[in-house]
Amino acid sequence: MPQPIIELRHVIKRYDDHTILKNINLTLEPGKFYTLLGPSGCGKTTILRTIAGFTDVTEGDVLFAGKRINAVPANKRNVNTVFQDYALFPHMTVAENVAFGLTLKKTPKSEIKKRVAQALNLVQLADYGDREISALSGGQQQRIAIARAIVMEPQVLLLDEPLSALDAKLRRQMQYELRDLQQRLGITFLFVTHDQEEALAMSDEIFVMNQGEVLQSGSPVDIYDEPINHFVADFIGESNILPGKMIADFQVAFGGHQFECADAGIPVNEPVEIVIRPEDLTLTDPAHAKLTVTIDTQLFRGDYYEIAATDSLGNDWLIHSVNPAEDGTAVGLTFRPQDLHVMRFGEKEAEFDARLETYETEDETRDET
Ligand SMILES: Nc1ncnc2c1ncn2[C@@H]1O[C@H](COP(=O)(O)OP(=O)(O)OP(=O)(O)O)[C@@H](O)[C@H]1O
Repeated sequence: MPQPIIELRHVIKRYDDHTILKNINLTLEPGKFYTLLGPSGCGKTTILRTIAGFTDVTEGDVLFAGKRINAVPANKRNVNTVFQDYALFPHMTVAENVAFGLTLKKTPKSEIKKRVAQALNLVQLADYGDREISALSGGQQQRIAIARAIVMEPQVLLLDEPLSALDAKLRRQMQYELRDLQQRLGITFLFVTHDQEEALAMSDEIFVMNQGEVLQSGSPVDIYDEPINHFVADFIGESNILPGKMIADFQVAFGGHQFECADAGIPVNEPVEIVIRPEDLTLTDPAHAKLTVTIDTQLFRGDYYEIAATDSLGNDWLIHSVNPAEDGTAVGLTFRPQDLHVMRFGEKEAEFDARLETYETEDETRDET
């Protein structure tokens, strides 16, 4: 692993009696796109502020390229922030806004001019230097805020919900642009959002947070496919989450039946929760499936039907299907063993990772035999 550019080690932040960050450990490598994802108030902005140097930590260490920077003031850190409300200066032109930090640093005028032009070019607003900020659209203001940050050539760019003020279409476009910009600049981005789709689409690695803790970290695919607990499964995409029991390695019971699964290493008879994504369920003739549900209602979502159903034990099911089903009818549900994700109650990330590794190896061994 390359030398991390940012590390938080056992970071705790308290305001009076409230612990806002509870033992945060994060490692950011150079040149990657990271996302802090979690509900409002979980501490995402506070993490950005501790890295930027706007907030002191109560306990723990903040490191930049291996050196402790707890006492280094914000303006001496090689980190820049793009804020949610952009914080542009309305009475200055675009070029003056972008030049602001360099002017403060007393950078020579000719260099300022060159770097502002480069930064505006990178955000595709090369001809906008003389415009008033108020004459720009929301998306353009967003890009200027980014240009103003990257003109300082930071090694780390912190982005606090930068797309939240934009409409859905522009937001999607900016997701592509930001991802592309991060790859072209080759610097580390730490992006904050409470939008799981945005996090999944853009990140190399996601940290899922709740109530001042990082619950799980990993690639978007890992987190989507193997959520560590109920909160993560529910927060990342839509899920069916059902109570069940481990019968043996690779055998789990739920909904009144036993099913083959891809999980092992959990003690027999241990109560577990099973996650099945709505898109992994297939509707079939009830005669050909162990599990039968009754269709309650459905919504057409453009490229699929979202179907709500109930099983004989009263569990609710959500199914995504390209074909509609008739309300009130009984249908069978099928799925593949690898589409069942078994979660233990209260499992910690390290135990979860160790278990995944074990059964992935066992899976390979099984495949070979
Ligand atoms: N200066 C402060 N004094 C006291 N409490 C604070 C202070 N700053 C933040 N908090 C509290 O810390 C918690 C975390 O806030 P933070 O802004 O980090 O959350 P967030 O995940 O970024 O939320 P959002 O998505 O709403 O911005 C909140 O409960 C907030 O009220």
